[in-house]
Amino acid sequence: MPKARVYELAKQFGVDSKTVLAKLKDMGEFVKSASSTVEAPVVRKLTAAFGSSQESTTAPKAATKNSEAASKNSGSSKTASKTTRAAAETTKSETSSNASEDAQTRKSTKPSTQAPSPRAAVARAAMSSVNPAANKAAAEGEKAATRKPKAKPAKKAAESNKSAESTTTAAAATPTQASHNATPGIPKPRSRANGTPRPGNNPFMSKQRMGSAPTPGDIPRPHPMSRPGAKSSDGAQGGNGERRGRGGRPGQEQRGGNRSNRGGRGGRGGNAGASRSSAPRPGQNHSSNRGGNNESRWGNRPGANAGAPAGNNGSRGGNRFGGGAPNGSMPSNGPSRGGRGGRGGAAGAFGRQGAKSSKSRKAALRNKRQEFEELKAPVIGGVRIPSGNGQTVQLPQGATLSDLGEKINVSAASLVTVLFHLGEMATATQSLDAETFAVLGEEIGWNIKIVSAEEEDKALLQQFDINLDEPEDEDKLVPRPPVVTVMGHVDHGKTRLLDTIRQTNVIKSEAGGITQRIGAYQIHVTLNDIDRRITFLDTPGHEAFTAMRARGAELTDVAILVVAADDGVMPQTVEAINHAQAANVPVVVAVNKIDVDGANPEKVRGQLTEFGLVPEEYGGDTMFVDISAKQGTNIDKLLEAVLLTADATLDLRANPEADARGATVEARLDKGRGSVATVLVQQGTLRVGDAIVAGTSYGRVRALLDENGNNLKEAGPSRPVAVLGLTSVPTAGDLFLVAADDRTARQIAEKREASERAAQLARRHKVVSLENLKEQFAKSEVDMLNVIIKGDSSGSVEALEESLMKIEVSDEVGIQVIHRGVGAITQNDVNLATVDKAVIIGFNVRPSRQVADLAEREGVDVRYYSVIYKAIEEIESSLKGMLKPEYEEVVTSHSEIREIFRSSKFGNIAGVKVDDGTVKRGTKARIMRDGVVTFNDLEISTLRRFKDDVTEVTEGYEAGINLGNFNDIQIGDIIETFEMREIARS
Ligand SMILES: Nc1nc2c(ncn2[C@@H]2O[C@H](COP(=O)(O)OP(=O)(O)OP(=O)(O)O)[C@@H](O)[C@H]2O)c(=O)[nH]1
Repeated sequence: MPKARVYELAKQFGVDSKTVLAKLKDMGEFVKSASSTVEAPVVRKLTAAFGSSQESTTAPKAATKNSEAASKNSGSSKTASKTTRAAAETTKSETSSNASEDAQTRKSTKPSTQAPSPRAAVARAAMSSVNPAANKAAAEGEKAATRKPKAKPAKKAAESNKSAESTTTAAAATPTQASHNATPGIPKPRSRANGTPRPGNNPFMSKQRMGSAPTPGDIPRPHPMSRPGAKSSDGAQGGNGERRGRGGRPGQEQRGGNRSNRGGRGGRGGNAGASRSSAPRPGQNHSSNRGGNNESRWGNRPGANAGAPAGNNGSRGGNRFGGGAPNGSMPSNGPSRGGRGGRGGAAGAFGRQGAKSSKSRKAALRNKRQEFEELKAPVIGGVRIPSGNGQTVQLPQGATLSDLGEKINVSAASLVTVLFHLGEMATATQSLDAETFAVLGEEIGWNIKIVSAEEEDKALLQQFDINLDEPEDEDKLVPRPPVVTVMGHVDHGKTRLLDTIRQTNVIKSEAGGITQRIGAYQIHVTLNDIDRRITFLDTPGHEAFTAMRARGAELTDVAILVVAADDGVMPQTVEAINHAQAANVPVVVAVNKIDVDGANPEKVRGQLTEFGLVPEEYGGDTMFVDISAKQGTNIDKLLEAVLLTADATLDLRANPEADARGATVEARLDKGRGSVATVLVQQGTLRVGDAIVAGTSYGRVRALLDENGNNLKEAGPSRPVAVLGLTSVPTAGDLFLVAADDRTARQIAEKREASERAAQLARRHKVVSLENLKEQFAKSEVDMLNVIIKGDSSGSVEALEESLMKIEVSDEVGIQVIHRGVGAITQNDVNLATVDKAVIIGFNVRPSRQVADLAEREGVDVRYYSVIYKAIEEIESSLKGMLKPEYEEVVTSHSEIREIFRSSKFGNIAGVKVDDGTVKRGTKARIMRDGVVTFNDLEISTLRRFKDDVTEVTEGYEAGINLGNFNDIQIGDIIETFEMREIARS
């Protein structure tokens, strides 16, 4: 067992390590540092040296504290629980955690009379250092000592056998006791001569002694009882008594043990105080009697200490059982809680008694407690539930009745019954929505609060010391480029404008042009001879804008509203204005297509005035620029207007020195590079090597690429950059941040994933309402079309999801996207679809053969699309019950490319082996790479077996396939052939 370390001893003595080191030096002991260990004899010496000096100074404070604790219920509950925890901590580890510090401090400031003096602690320490046994007991004892010096120690001692660490926390046996109780072979702590207040005051002390009956001989570990006894010397007679009783060894001890158990309860009763005595349960009465008996016989038991301490215990109990529910002790339940607290102590007795590990006993005890409480509780729907007092209990999204039960200490089964009584049916492990919890909470007297995803995430990040709300350091803020989104009505020229801006930039930029689309790009503009930059989000349309916002990614600083001068304000123009205004984003109007005949820019100005966009020339504050995206007219003016608007209305500054944060603009899976996520840095500087987490993806930045494909070492505020190195593909709009290290990043991602899963479950399972149960069942097959979307990029998945959600069919029928993701259709997707009776939509992706087989076996409907509107059309029709396709696509073969032959005459010829089906010349084909449809709309132009042209090749044979002009094939690609077959109309 561990030896005591200097700093631990220092804590026990209530002095600093230096003082102890100095003392050791004085004593002629050579000790190097505060973390050096000290041998038991030296500990004893130290104890002798410090013990006496401490005691006198600390006593008064403690007394005050104690009485305070006793007088305030809630206050005491806090104190008590804290202490309890502290004690527990101490038991667990001998490290200098705050908790143990707390405990130590308290210990050192105990009430003078009975309070264990610091010496007691020291004695304990001494003892324990010699004598490993006393862990728990010790710890517990300590707790007890702190709160109520007497009883607890005893209890704890009883439990003590388990522990191991004891050095610092050993039960607070006063020297005397220790000496008395010490089992043979255990070096005795110094004698009580110090005048430590002791249990001796306790009229029942002798009994306690009795408790300390010799433990079976030479077992070199301190008797748990003895420990307690020791502790009790701290003034917790009861404690001693009890312990002893328990400690009681075999024979009579056994009985003692029982007693103490009872006592334990009695204690509880005691704690519970009056309430207990009035408890309707025989057991209860019993226990109170016992309490009496106990007292006389066993001294103050933990419970016995009850009185004021009961408050403490009670609160502790509340805390313990309240399971973290705020306001642990409820007035109405107060007594019973108190009881619990007492019981907490009593648990020691129980634990000890059987010599069995205390877990099962604790559980049994808990059940009994619950039973008891429920007896007193109001009856709802046939079950008794202890009613809350309107306290708030927080649950995460997707929480279940079980979760609630744990928090408010009520059995989940009872909650199920109550909910049933309220007309809702749910199982204990079924996720419920906020509304259901609200109704339930009202019924049982709790204010059940479902914490929003953002709040939950913030709290989660706070666990990792990341505070999203931390105010920026003003001094470090530097200007950053504005981030611009282009919005407007269909066909008004958004894409063309973005292209033109990009091209203009190609000419102007030294980098040599934008070579790849990463979802965002940055351009240079010279304004007043100063080189300025603007970041464009390359996804036009307000849908993209709102999708981002929905995820909390407020990326856009300025919106360019494109309005075609020949068409004027149209519905989506208005929508775009609304979105921009809702997000408080200033708007610059690009009146486009001024080159077209009949263009009427003035009309557009007039129309927009009605929507609050008043042109500057009309005295408003919105800049209008007449442009032609097609001809490149006034593009520079438009860009200037963006900068001027940003300068005039926004304070665009960010701290480049902070840890990088921002949002994911787009993400996809790249064959060679894995996950490629374009992120926009909003604050700080993102660097290669940073550990980052984006939504539920995490990883270490392997490379940063700009829109020109150049490698960057870092990316500052407003810089869009493609990030390589994430282990999975994040979702567009996911916020990203740099974590302290890889592990933190992974943990954040994993925790998010877990809560997302829970939230998803919550969304999926709808509680059935009894009122219209029948109807719901009747139509349960058709009331909701569950959909799983898998696509080749997060953008396409999002677009598809959004479009699907917009389909309106009727009140009875709806669509629910239960899962979405980027990449091939996996076994998991099929499993999910099986469970939830969902249809899988593969957008430019395919399952592997095994997965396709599984889907077929399970009867899962998997549909493949490469054009969004097709998917929408088909699903809409199917929802309307009008889907009667005349043709359906039938896959006829899969062949893997094993070799590529280059022919100057025919181009590339794929040397394949037909894996399944039959390849026929002339059939339609597509290329799949890594489960993703990479090329569609191809045709088997020539088909050969060796040198011969053939019309078909069947499964298992090799063949040479030529796809006409298409040559972009790779080894490992799968050529899938398919035919459109007419199907019978139903
Ligand atoms: N004459 C003329 N035609 C333009 C101009 N800008 C765009 N167009 C044309 O208008 C049509 C629609 O332009 P897009 O850029 O695709 O419009 P959009 O707003 O992106 O359309 P959606 O993506 O469908 O929302 C295309 O044929 C463009 O060539 C312009 O300034 N002058």
